[in-house]
Amino acid sequence: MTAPALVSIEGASLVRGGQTVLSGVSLAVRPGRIVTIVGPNGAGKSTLVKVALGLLAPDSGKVTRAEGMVVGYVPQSLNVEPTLPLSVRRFLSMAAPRASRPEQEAALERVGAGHVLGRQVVQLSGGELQRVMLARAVLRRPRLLVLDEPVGGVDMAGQAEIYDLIADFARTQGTGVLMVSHDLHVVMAATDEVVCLNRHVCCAGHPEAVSRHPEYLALFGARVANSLAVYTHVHDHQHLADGSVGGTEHGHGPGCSHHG
Ligand SMILES: Nc1ncnc2c1ncn2[C@@H]1O[C@H](COP(=O)(O)OP(=O)(O)OP(=O)(O)O)[C@@H](O)[C@H]1O
Repeated sequence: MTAPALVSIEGASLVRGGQTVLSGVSLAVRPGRIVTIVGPNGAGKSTLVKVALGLLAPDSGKVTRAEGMVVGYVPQSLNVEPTLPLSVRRFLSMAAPRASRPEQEAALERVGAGHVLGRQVVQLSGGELQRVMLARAVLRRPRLLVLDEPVGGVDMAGQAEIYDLIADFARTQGTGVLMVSHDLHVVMAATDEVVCLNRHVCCAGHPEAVSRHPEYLALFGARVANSLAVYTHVHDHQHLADGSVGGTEHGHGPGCSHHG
């Protein structure tokens, strides 16, 4: 039986400044599942995240969240008043007052930012701040983790590390994850479901199926999409010298549309 959704959005539409930002958008995040929203700039990704969080109400459609659910949210950016003294320790305590200092230290260690606990938030680099914001969200022990471009400003090696951490969190804690990302290469591998958004849902489903969908190809270009298909393909068959394929048995995901 499928677990009930932590958050579910059904047919949400939203108009802002005379333009349709979201049109009939639906998605659901279940415990332990990672749903990733991809789409070009201005596609409505951040808006959709805010609708999921209840920060914005859609003009029509329905949003349902599990009752009393703790949510950890990592916004796309954070505006810290430069004159306001705010240490990382205090910043973490504000979101998770019950977390002890060793817990704070452990959370920062896990995201590769163990060295910044005593620093001021305004002194952090972009990548360090992203890591601290992830630690802060995780310290709340959320049932749902919502991440708007969680690796913005993080270096390449750090990006894979952070996605691994997010996936580990979903698998071991049963946390549902809703995230926005432009990092299609990495995300495809660490995602259960992709929602390709361009104000409406162009296509959605298993990453491999989405990467082959005509609307996805039209949005992101065949070159990028093909490299993703290769990246995510479980290549456990052999190409024989005569050009034929041997040992073609391999696992198919639920949305996998090819055969053989
Ligand atoms: N309050 C508002 N008034 C007018 N337009 C708005 C408002 N909020 C959002 N928009 C418009 O809605 C569109 C979607 O914005 P949103 O920030 O959700 O996109 P996004 O997919 O997250 O973009 P990016 O990848 O650039 O972060 C944009 O064109 C934006 O200008």
